[in-house]
Amino acid sequence: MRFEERYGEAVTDSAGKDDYEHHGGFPRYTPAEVGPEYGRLVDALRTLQDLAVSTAPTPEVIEDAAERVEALIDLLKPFAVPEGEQPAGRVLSLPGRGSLLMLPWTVEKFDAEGVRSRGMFRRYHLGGNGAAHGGTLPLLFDDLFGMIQHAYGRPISRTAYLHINYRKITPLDTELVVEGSVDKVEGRKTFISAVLKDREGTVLADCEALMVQLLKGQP
Ligand SMILES: CCCCCCCC/C=C\CCCCCCCC(=O)SCCNC(=O)CCNC(=O)[C@H](O)C(C)(C)COP(=O)(O)OP(=O)(O)OC[C@H]1O[C@@H](n2cnc3c(N)ncnc32)[C@H](O)[C@@H]1OP(=O)(O)O
Repeated sequence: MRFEERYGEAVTDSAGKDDYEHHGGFPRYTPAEVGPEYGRLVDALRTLQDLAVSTAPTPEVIEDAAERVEALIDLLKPFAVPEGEQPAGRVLSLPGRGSLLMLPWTVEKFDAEGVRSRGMFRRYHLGGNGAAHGGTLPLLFDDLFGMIQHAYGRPISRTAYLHINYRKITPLDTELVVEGSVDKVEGRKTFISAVLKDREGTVLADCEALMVQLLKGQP
């Protein structure tokens, strides 16, 4: 089943019928319906992020850019909404579900057997000497693990620990694939692992984590 069908169905169907209290104090997340202009905006903002960390403009251009960004802030500010109501993070068809925080990766497999996602680290994610920043890999894995436990049918859980082995340098601007699955479930505990590889199948990093099901009312 396609990610959007499975994911959307899982989230919306259970959201209506479930006693959501046993998902802790989490808001109810539903997929967002947006037009193509939303993907266009997120894509442009990602490119802006890349440029913000990779350009050295003249003072005049910096001033001009600051004014334009401030104008954009003024434009968007009146539309602030509470958590769960913004499209960001809830547009299943967009890279990173349309959230600028998430890596711009696209899910291509999403079921109880596991989740696989494909994408690139970009200039925005640079650590040093052409490699992805080490802190961006836990973000990739942690978000993947949230999806894995959800696809497996586990209730809302939080990461108790996440262990990464950095095996090789993770390059920028290179298509990579990450895939993981649930290893075992013990009561509230879900143990999950995943591997990040390049197109040749070389392992760049592997990761295992414990996610603990939230108790009633737990944040
Ligand atoms: C349509 C739109 C789509 C929407 C999007 C959907 C996405 C996918 C689906 C869903 C979305 C939501 C998904 C969220 C995912 C977020 C993931 C994160 O990054 S969360 C942030 C980082 N993590 C924290 O901030 C946790 C902070 N820590 C805690 O809150 C607690 O420590 C917690 C809940 C993890 C455990 O605390 P306790 O008091 O409830 O439970 P205790 O008794 O300590 O532990 C339970 C068992 O786990 C073991 N345990 C706990 N921590 C451990 C550790 N660090 N190492 C080993 N064992 C540990 C314990 O030993 C115990 O095991 P024994 O039952 O005795 O066998």
